[in-house]
Amino acid sequence: MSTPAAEHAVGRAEADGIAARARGLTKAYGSGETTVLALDSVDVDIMRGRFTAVMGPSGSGKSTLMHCLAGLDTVSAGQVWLGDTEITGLKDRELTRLRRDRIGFMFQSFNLIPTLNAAENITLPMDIAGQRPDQKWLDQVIDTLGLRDRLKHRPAQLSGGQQQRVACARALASRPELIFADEPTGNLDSRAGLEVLGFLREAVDDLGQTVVMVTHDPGAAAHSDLVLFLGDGRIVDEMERPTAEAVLERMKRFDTIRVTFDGGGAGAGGAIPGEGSGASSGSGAMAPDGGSGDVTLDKD
Ligand SMILES: Nc1ncnc2c1ncn2[C@@H]1O[C@H](COP(=O)(O)OP(=O)(O)OP(=O)(O)O)[C@@H](O)[C@H]1O
Repeated sequence: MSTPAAEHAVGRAEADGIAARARGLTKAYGSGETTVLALDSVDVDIMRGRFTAVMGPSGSGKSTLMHCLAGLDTVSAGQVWLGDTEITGLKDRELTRLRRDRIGFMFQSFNLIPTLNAAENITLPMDIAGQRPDQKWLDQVIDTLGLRDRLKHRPAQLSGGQQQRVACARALASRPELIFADEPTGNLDSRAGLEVLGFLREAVDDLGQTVVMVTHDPGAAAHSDLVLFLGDGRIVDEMERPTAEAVLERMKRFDTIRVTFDGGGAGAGGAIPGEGSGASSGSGAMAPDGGSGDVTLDKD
């Protein structure tokens, strides 16, 4: 099920400007008649220093894409690179180390440790990995996120928005090449949600980070540079410099297609009639799930 691009690609991707890349990325769950094709030959490039949002109907493969790009899940076919390292085929131990060193995760459930204060939560993944934080960078992150006067507070003493900021700081602390954010505003009221989106935007604009965010919210997607639209396991569209209105309009087309053709769900398995082939010329990708603390706390 791989594409010609996947067949021709060898070991290393041209890393220049590209934080993550997939070619012919295919993921099937189950076997026989119960097989679900969650991703169907996806080609995608996530550009460095950009904020990419991933949208699509429920079941379109957003989480699966994120997990495969982040090396949290195996692929059925195709190749994935983080920078110039092909991660498909890496052994678990190598993958764990690579994730720990090069990726930051932000999940809807913040995964903060209740007994640790904010400062300790922020540096925990690095502490576990035996890495010393770059204090100058850490200070910059803490100040950018407005957490300076909250560092001694435990999660229960922080508001939801502040907790999410701590989770954001934790994802940024090791200066990862790539940050995956899964519905990072999902549990927040609109003001706190806007704050977090603003911080992710600043992480890209002011700190030069690369962010990929899965969201269902057109307003959140409007904070990105590029929106990738997934439909039935394929990238069917993309939008540069999105506005909430334009994203909403595009999302409505998924509903129209579903009603017109079968009235059913958008579960993976078939292509959306009249939509693209799944080959994206643009950047980025990935998706959600509830992610668990072990992701953040990867040990070698
Ligand atoms: N572990 C699994 N076993 C079997 N099928 C799965 C598994 N994980 C996902 N799927 C299926 O793969 C397809 C894509 O799922 P995925 O979670 O990636 O979609 P999504 O776009 O993130 O959905 P949502 O917006 O609802 O979170 C769905 O049809 C889903 O049912």
